[in-house]
Amino acid sequence: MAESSPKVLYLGTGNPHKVSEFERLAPASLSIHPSPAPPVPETGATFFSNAFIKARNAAQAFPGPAGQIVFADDSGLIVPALGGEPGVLSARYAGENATDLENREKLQRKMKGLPPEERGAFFACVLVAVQSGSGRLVAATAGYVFGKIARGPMGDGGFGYDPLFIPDGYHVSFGLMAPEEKNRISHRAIAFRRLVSLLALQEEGGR
Ligand SMILES: O=c1nc[nH]c2c1ncn2[C@H]1C[C@H](O)[C@@H](COP(=O)(O)OP(=O)(O)OP(=O)(O)O)O1
Ligand SMILES: [Mg+2]
Repeated sequence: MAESSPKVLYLGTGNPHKVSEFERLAPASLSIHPSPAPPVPETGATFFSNAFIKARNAAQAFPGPAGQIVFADDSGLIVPALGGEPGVLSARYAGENATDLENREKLQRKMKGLPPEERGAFFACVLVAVQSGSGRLVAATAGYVFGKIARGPMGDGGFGYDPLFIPDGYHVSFGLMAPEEKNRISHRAIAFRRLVSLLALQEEGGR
């Protein structure tokens, strides 16, 4: 059997933190190439829809040969006690161009005084992979991590809501964890491992 050449996955995102998480998650045989694409309005009602929009957008802007795999991530935090907020609007919770800090402060305001049993939350990550050029759907996966919202920020590592999220089984937030520790259990890590195995399976099965 011929040696397989290193595989490349192109990633359409404007978030450098996501890029570095995927780079650390990727097995040695796989390299992640951030694919510069102009930002696209995330108008979908679901994580899947927005991930598909972003992946297709990056696929259209793709400069290389057709038939490469381009993927995108749409993710967010869900708080059941807030009716699912901030949900798909996580990045825009405090307004269209809100910073991570403004979004975290809004979440803290909304959760002020809530008892422990109402502080449960989970992160969701949906990854959609498409073909470059055509934008045809190739694969989609999801990952979740369950935990709770801290009463105040803990640490300043990571991005987004990391300083406020304490995963189940831990006493520290994602904001206090080393990147490889977060990568062992995160929603993004789970979704990405599933994507990698799904793509590998598809390769063996056909073509
Ligand atoms: O691991 C995470 N740790 C902390 N916060 C997180 C995480 N994963 C998603 N989040 C939050 C950040 C942002 O408020 C929203 C993602 O929004 P989302 O549109 O998917 O990403 P983004 O705008 O930063 O980059 P892009 O759309 O270009 O991929 O959820
Ligand atoms: Mg976004």
